[in-house]
Amino acid sequence: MSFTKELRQKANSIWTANHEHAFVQEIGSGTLDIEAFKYYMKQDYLYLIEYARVFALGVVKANDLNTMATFAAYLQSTLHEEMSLHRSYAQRLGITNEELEHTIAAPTTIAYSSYMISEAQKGSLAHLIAAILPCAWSYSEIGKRLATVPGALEHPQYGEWVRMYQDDEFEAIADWLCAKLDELAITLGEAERKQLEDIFLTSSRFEYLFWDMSYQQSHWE
Ligand SMILES: Cc1ncc(C[n+]2csc(CCO)c2C)c(N)n1
Repeated sequence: MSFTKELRQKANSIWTANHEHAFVQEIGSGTLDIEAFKYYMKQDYLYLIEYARVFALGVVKANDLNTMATFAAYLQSTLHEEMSLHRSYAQRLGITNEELEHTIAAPTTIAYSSYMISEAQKGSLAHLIAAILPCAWSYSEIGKRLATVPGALEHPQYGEWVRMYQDDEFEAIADWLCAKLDELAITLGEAERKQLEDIFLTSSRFEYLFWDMSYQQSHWE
């Protein structure tokens, strides 16, 4: 079994909890409270700004030109495609660009994005990928599953979100990150593989906390 398939298996109970989380389920059924969705969009926008920085660090840590170019392309697509969905949603939901960029980050948003950046800075390219892989991979899985829920793709409020994450383009990003991590893991010993597993599990848990924070619309006070 490939290293990333092993990681997926070890994280299975966390990923199942993510699939079953009320926020995800209610995007699928179209019943999610719009205020929770607005909160999520604003926090996610802040998260994506930091995620984009990790792709930039991927350019710095890459060992060959192809890898550099791929991270650069993903940096570009995060800033201009994924984040433009957030901007267009926000506009429709009555959130201004100003408000999007000046939202106060909630504790989980800060913790998760700081964690990714810290692992990416401290570690090798493999550590960096282990930290961001659950984000790309779990959203692709969630998008594909929600796309099979009757009516989810056409829902006037949440359909655009489901259509975006079920797109093969996101699956391709997750697949590329998996292939890269599998390639890097071949030369690593047990201790380093265990570090990568811990990072992958931690980011998977942060994904859960992000859904939960959004469902509860958590604030500092
Ligand atoms: C909390 C949180 N986790 C994951 C994603 C999804 N995501 C983030 S970057 C990326 C790949 C390149 O755009 C994907 C799929 C999100 N939006 N918010």
